[in-house]
Amino acid sequence: MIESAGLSRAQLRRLLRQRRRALSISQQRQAARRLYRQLAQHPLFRRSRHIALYLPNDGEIDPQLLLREAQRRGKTTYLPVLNAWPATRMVFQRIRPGERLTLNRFRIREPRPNHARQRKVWALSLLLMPLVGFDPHGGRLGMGGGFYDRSLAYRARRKNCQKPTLLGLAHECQKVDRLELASWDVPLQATVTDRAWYGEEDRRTTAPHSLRCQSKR
Ligand SMILES: Nc1nc2c(c(=O)[nH]1)N(C=O)[C@@H](CNc1ccc(C(=O)N[C@@H](CCC(=O)O)C(=O)O)cc1)CN2
Ligand SMILES: Nc1ncnc2c1ncn2[C@@H]1O[C@H](COP(=O)(O)OP(=O)(O)OP(=O)(O)O)[C@@H](O)[C@H]1O
Repeated sequence: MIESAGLSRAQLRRLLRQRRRALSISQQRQAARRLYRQLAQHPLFRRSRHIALYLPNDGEIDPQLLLREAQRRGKTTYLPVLNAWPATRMVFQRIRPGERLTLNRFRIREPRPNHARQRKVWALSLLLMPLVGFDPHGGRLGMGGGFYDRSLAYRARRKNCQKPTLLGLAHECQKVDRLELASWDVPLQATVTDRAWYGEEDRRTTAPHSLRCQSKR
């Protein structure tokens, strides 16, 4: 585990990104299979109808086995898409098996923007988020663009809104002892790695999903 004391967020990000990029193809494959086993039969995954994932980039743990399994089970699946304007916005768009993808400005594959296929983030059931780093208490470090933070900012205004369930995905080697929460950081319900669960997933599996978020814009 990395000790964060004395390191800036930028330094931590660099170190953690190097670590995940250093994993070999076979280590990545094994991590992806283990992640799949951690989640595929979990009630949070089984009960969710609208699931957003990501396509792996920069050594991120690969959730594509879960993507295909969700599609096989008839769930609706979504990927993040970066808006051309305003350029700081990220939206979630439905993705179907075999759909053609393009490269966004960071050279990450994403569906061609199509407004009719986009869904408000609070109408998703489960959001699986790519992490650069995490701590065992719900803290996370992303790529630094603030895309996830901004798309989740509604949570601070609507405390009752529990949708979607936020799960971070990472390699075990991305664990940090402690990450300071910035004022805009939205804590994760749990982080799942190839080795373990970190967080409070059990509490949320028994609580009914709040529907309050669906009625308002
Ligand atoms: N797989 C995946 N998809 C995702 C994200 C992600 O983290 N992972 N995002 C989550 O936010 C969004 C993209 N956010 C990103 C933010 C910064 C950089 C990045 O690499 N920055 C470069 C500088 C690149 C440049 O300016 O040309 C760098 O830090 O070196 C990439 C993606 C949307 N899609
Ligand atoms: N709700 C918000 N409204 C406006 N700007 C925000 C908001 N949340 C984050 N930001 C901006 O985004 C930038 C990146 O934030 P941070 O370093 O926490 O990124 P991150 O959490 O690693 O990235 P991401 O959210 O994309 O995974 C910050 O400089 C911050 O100013």
